[in-house]
Amino acid sequence: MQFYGTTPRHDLTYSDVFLVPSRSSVTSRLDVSLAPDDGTGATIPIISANMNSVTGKRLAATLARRGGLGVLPQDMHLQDLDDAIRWVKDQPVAFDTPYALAADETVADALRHVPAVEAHGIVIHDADGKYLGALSAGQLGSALPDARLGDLLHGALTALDAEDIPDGRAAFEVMDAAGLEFAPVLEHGRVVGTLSKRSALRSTIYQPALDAHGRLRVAAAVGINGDVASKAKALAAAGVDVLVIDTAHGDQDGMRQAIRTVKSLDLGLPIAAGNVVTDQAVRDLVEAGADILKVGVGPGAMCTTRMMTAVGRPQFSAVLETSQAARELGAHVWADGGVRYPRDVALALAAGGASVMIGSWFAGTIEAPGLLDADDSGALYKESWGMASTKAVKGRFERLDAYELARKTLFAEGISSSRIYLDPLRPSVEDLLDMITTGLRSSFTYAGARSLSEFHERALVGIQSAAGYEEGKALPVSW
Ligand SMILES: NC(=O)C1=CN([C@@H]2O[C@H](COP(=O)(O)OP(=O)(O)OC[C@H]3O[C@@H](n4cnc5c(N)ncnc54)[C@H](OP(=O)(O)O)[C@@H]3O)[C@@H](O)[C@H]2O)C=CC1
Ligand SMILES: Nc1nc2c(ncn2[C@@H]2O[C@H](COP(=O)(O)O)[C@@H](O)[C@H]2O)c(=O)[nH]1
Ligand SMILES: [K+]
Repeated sequence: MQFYGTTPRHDLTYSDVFLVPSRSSVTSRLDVSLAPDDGTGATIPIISANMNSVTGKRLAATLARRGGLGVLPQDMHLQDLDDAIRWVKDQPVAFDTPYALAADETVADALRHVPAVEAHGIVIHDADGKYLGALSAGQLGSALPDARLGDLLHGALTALDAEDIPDGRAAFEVMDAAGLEFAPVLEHGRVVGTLSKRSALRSTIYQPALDAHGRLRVAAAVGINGDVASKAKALAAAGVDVLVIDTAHGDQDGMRQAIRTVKSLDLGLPIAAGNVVTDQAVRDLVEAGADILKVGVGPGAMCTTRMMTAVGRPQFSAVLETSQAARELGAHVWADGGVRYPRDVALALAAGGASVMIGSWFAGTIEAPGLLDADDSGALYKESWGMASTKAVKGRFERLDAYELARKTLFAEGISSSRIYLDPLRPSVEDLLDMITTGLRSSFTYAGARSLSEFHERALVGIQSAAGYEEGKALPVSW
């Protein structure tokens, strides 16, 4: 990356900078590879944050199916983490994971999982788990909220046979011809997934992130306290693909020790560690054994660290400096936090990031953990909270005695409760991925880059005024 015009004397964040178009020989946005080179096996540079309100098993599986990577949070109990990793490994690669509900559940129950929008739906089973039928989310939207799902089965959808849809294009064409937006996929009468026309199309564009056994990849986080070695070994035994060692202040002795401990286990898994924002911290953590540095202190949407402590660093400069240091050492950077628009992802990659970690933006999606709620106007949202908030600290240390717990909660550096609204046009994390990756493909071609390494090399970054940033926004109404 090079600065256009002058090299700045102060730190910059994403809104301070823009990408300058360069001469390009890339003739199509589909000729671009977005694959990161950080050894994680991801095929798009998008990672979901290890936050309880962001990455659960369903979001992790959905992301991996499209080539990204979900990091399950360290606050989950070990048994739940083990279950979640094994569950992700069990999910279909070519089809979507069904929302399965029992026949005696109601329409209102189903609508807490899946909103009444096109391209989504549920499958219904009896008490023994036998498949009874499927309904589109649109059908749910027009039924009475207290109707039992089993009573709506007379209008159940046509199912697809897995044998009839050898690939995404065939599936799209079969569904298009049958006028289906959503359908269950059966194999010998058993549900093996669901499909929408949109997901059939996606499967022809994205490459899933798969392990050596052809199963979806997933990462998980550990903190720096407690028995780090046992936890890391247990996660590896469950089949985790990447280990993330995470604490607020990654540039501390406790972190270096935790990395050495995990490294010495020789689990054969990439180790990501953070969070840090300086080249010195990168050197120290790589020396301890980290392969990937998680970079960002204070940019997160749920994060109050900068206002509480004044500590942090504007994120664009943090990613730029740490990526340069990491590259010299053969390590990589994940740019973590502060991403609100596709442009921020492009700029994080231009600064040298191998991948970009997104938290709160993904919290407002169908696939994020937790059920959907509606506000007084009917707008749908999910609750989100920071991992250093009083709420998260209370959950993390629930087993401590009351005095120790009270001491820990004194140090909150995050928001305990916020509503993240679903974008009515993009309610699924996959809709957000489409938006981000199409933006990225276009950014790459504006820079004349066919790959992430070419983008790192060729990106030309200018510095803009607040008015320059404002000018870039679209105008929703006339002036
Ligand atoms: N990226 C960011 O800007 C930030 C992210 N977070 C996220 O919140 C989650 C919780 O992290 P964390 O609070 O580190 O909890 P952890 O449970 O991981 O423990 C932190 C450990 O580090 C010690 N420590 C020393 N200095 C600090 C410091 N300045 N801040 C926090 N701990 C310190 C703590 O000791 P003691 O309690 O005795 O001080 C404790 O032993 C993580 O997911 C983290 O990524 C949190 C803040 C900032
Ligand atoms: N200081 C805090 N940082 C937090 C907290 N919870 C999460 N985080 C960090 O934010 C990113 C995600 O950023 P986002 O802008 O995409 O939401 C996450 O990965 C953490 O590094 C918190 O309570 N305090
Ligand atoms: K912030």
